[in-house]
Amino acid sequence: MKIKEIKLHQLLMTMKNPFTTSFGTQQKRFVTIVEAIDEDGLSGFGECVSGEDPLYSEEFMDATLIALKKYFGPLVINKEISHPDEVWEIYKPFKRNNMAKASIEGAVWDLYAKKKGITLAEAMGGTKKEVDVGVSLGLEDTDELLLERIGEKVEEGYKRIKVKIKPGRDVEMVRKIREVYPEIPLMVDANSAYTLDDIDILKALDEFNLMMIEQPLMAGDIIDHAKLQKQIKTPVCLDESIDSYESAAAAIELGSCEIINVKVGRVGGITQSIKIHDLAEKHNIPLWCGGMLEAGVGRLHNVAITTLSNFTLPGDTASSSRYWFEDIITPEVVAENGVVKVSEKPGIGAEVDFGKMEQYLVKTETITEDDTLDMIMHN
Ligand SMILES: O=C(O)CCC(=O)C1=CC=C[C@@H](O)[C@@H]1C(=O)O
Ligand SMILES: [Mg+2]
Repeated sequence: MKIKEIKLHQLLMTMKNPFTTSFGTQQKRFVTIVEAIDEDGLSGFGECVSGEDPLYSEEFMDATLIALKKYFGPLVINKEISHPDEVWEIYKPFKRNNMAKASIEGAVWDLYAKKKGITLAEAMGGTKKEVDVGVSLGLEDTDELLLERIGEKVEEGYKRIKVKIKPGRDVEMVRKIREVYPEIPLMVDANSAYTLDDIDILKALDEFNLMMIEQPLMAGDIIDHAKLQKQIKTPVCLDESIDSYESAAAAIELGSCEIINVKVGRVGGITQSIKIHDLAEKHNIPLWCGGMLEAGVGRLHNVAITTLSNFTLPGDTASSSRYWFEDIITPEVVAENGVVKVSEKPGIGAEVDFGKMEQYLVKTETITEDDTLDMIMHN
């Protein structure tokens, strides 16, 4: 296949509720939907998951858009691509910018699956027909409010509850949750808010039978996480520290975690996610698919990757309606009793609904063959 044109549909969406982590609160989400159009006029879709500001990782949407227009779009236009794995090879000399790379690569995977008449899940080698999902809850102003939110989600049947923690909102907050819900599958995510100086707090969390503690220490770190894992019973799950196949391999070798949260955008795309999947499976490290507050396109990509065999823990792929008054796909993603059925339609398995998207659209920019690679260095 040959990509002739790439459209960057830039949306400004507002979530139903604000989402608070240890690094901040957000309700608005800048979402870029990447549409890759081939020589037959067929479209594949990807979603860019960069944050608005470089707080979760170094990537942010303004910079990502420049990277897409200047490098990653022109690099694939008019190239003969026989399999989406080739996109990673094309991008290889260009360092990081993983979420930018993954958004175009994801669109190429969708296009590839649609051209073959298979589902995106099948194109990746996934076999599950349905996937288990959990829900990620932000910090609330009071523990009572958080308990209310948890109650709603338990009632809706989500298979695990993840709550955000930060210094001052940790041990006692989790104790209160456990008093009310002693048995629910519960985990915490610190988004890098602690250091090894906080070892007593992290050890104290062992008492609550948590499924895991996600990214307690600095983003990128694997050394201190390895030291931590030796001192606590709760499995450490790495999120921000796993930004490549190589970092996953190093973390597994050092014993820095017992679980990995795979976010396709964070690791540079589907090809890299599958490589990490296969490695983790070999080492008995279970995976789950983390969310980035995606709109429908990214959500469906997440459902597809979760069909791979070693995604054995419930992911963040909650219902569209958990985030949005109206999602941009038809039909929306619906979790019933914590289970999402994988669509049998080709590609991502739902229509990108341009009518619905219109209400959020800020602008669409098109990359064509007239946009050549804009580089100072050449080789
Ligand atoms: O529901 C989701 O999409 C997951 C939400 C979530 O936990 C996160 C979204 C975006 C950045 C982070 O705060 C984060 C995470 O750390 O997993
Ligand atoms: Mg996380």
